[in-house]
Amino acid sequence: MKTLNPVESQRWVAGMMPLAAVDPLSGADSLGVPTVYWERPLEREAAAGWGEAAVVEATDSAQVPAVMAALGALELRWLGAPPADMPGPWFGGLRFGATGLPDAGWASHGVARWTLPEVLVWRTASGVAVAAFAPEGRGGEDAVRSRLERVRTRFAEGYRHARGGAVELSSKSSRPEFEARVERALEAIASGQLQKVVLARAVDVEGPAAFEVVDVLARLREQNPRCATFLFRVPDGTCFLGATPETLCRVDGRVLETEALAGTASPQQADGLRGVDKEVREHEAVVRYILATLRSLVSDVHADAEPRLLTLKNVVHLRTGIRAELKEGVSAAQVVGALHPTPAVGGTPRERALSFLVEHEGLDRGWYAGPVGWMGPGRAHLMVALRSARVRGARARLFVGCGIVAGSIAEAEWRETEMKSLAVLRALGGVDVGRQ
Ligand SMILES: C=C(O[C@@H]1C=C(C(=O)O)C=C[C@H]1O)C(=O)O
Repeated sequence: MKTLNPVESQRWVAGMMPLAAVDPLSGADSLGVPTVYWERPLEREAAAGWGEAAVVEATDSAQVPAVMAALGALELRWLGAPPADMPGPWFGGLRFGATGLPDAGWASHGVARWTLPEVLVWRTASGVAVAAFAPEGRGGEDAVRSRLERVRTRFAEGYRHARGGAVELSSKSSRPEFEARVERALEAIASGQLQKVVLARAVDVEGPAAFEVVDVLARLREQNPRCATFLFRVPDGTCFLGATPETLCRVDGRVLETEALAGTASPQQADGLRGVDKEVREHEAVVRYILATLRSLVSDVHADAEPRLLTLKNVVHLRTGIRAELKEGVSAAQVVGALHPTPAVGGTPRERALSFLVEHEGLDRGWYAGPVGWMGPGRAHLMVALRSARVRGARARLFVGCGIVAGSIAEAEWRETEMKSLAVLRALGGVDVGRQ
């Protein structure tokens, strides 16, 4: 495990103040592209962080539990009363898992990477607030005050709409290769080795000039109000961003919320979705897994009796909401460790499906389909990083996947991943997506 900007025993001083602003993203005009961004428009939850007061990284997967535990050990001394509704203050995520084909483009995001920003601006119940963080010790309080002041005097007051017109994107992805992988998965299912496996593919996109990340975020949140729009930018400029509909877990004290999100149709076919046997089986595999996995961690659990439809701009999903009470002492980090990866992004049986992916998917998912979000004392929200892309300069690598079960048809699965790619493609600015 690596802690950047380490301080003796991880002690921090923090301060906060209200800000005359309506939109955390509007700070990008004076402070530049945020280091981290998080917004769930329908919940009126939004947060943007700039700078890195501290970063905790895992360089191999064995370190992930220690990293997650380190986040919980953060000691913050507030100058004045602590805010009640601040998300974070740690923002970050984890890789999906092992890969058979490492991609150097993911190196700087690491196996796990969590950032305590120098300044965090978030939407409160009554407006917008800013917090600043600095290491405890000589000059710490002054650093907090001057960071708050710098933000207060420079923060734009309006709403940050997306700017710029459509740009032409070129994109590349191999359909025959993906369909051959689906056939291979169907063979493994027919032989009884697997019941379900979620296969993903990459779409490589290039724009005419470097992508304007703030405009991409502005479009993602405007076009996907039911999703969480997120950004995690590392110092070499590589960004991982997207707008995902799937919560892995939200923890507030002992209250846990999670969901099964699996089974997909186009908006035109939404009405029949609950009657499509293949989609229902795909969905039920996820519900069963979550309930079985939570059993040892919760004292009381309640799942919706029937899946409902979650209607997004380009696709409709089956969703079963699950709420539970955590047993005394169970942390959000333990819940993440137990649940991820669910069969919504891995498969069943879990270990065999994951080995199948390492061997046959031919892709380094990196942070795609991994847990991303925020963690703080007693509270956390982790989403599954779907409908996402790694963006650097004028190039982006999008990731899309779909669940394969007995009865899946390769061509239909290809179309499903095409629909899923639209959320990010549109946000990157492409209306005419020229295929190569
Ligand atoms: C894997 C993805 O989505 C997942 C797979 C789904 C499915 O196969 O029906 C639906 C929602 C997600 O759980 C993706 O968007 O890349």
